Amino acid sequence: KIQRPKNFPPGPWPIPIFGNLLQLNLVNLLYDLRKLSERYGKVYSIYLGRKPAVVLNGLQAMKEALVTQSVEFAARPKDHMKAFQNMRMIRKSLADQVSQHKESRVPGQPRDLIDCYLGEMEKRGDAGSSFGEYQLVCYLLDLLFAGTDTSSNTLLTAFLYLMTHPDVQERCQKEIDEVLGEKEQASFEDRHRMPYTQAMIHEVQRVADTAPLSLFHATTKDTQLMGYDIPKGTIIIPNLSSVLSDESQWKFPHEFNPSNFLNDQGEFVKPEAFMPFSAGPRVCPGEGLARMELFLIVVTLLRRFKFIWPEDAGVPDYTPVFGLTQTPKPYRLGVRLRGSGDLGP
Ligand code: HEM
Repeated sequence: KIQRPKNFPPGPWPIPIFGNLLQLNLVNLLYDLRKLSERYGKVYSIYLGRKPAVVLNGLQAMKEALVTQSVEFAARPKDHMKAFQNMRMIRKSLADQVSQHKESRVPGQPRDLIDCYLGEMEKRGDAGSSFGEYQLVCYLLDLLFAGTDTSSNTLLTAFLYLMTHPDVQERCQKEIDEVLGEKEQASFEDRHRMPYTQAMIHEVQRVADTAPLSLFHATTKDTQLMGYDIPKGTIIIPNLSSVLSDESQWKFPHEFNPSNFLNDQGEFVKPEAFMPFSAGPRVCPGEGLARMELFLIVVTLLRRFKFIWPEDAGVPDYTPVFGLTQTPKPYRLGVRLRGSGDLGP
């Protein structure tokens, strides 16, 4: 029988061996987690098999744990480590890629990131350089796992909403045309003069809810949260999804509306509850890169193309497919070059 620690956050009663796993629908986990929060409060517990986990919901609990008590809540669960061990196999295949690139590359004519890095490595030589093959494989691993799915799923969400909200799309295009004028390419700095487009991209990230349960954390020592005792090593599940749609924090929590990020003067503002990258010292280290990618890709494409929901595509389904990262259901995308018949230049 599973013994709940004293003064541990409340939660559904666990059964031997399985804990609460059989009571949770893993296909629609966010719904079940929301229902449990309505019943047990913003901080509650579930058992993943025999392992106790504490689920954090809403802005207040999230801030208190991940920011105010960041040191106590900064570890990663041990099984998270197991996943890293499995990476060895993938690491080997990436190392093979690097070897193949070394054999086939033509200096001065890089085909991709690996070629560029190898070129730079050669240029710098060995003495005191932080460039190295092992380092390159580490970068590739990080980019592959953490940076690809997250950014591409967010972009898929962006175009789904832009196609089905032509008014929002046109307003962004108007702003982009005005700000960029004859300039050849957009730069990340241009965002400061594009409050509406900035608001749209942030709103996309809010509704995309790309990493709904963040990465699990674990407590580094016995600690307390909102009146409960939480022992060292407890798994912490930050339900970021609950913050991104927290009804007490957003003007329009359940609709796609860039006004969530605009004040009365039409200026861009970022509410505290915007935390798709999590918060505190363990916040996503790729946030800067991801924000740059999202801005440059969306602005560059919107400047040149109009995105159209195909007439025969029926009613759009915005419900994402749940997973470690969420993604929209597959959809068809109509694209037309912007020009004489359409808006803008
Ligand atoms: C829209 C895009 C992205 C979203 C929504 C996102 C979200 C997240 C979240 C929620 C976490 C967990 C933070 C925590 O534990 O509290 C995380 C971790 C991480 N992200 Fe991202 N991320 C994105 C893009 C990227 C990119 C582009 C990279 C790198 C190229 C990246 C690299 C990482 C890494 C390496 C970690 C783990 C860090 C650690 O273990 O402490 N992410 N990300």
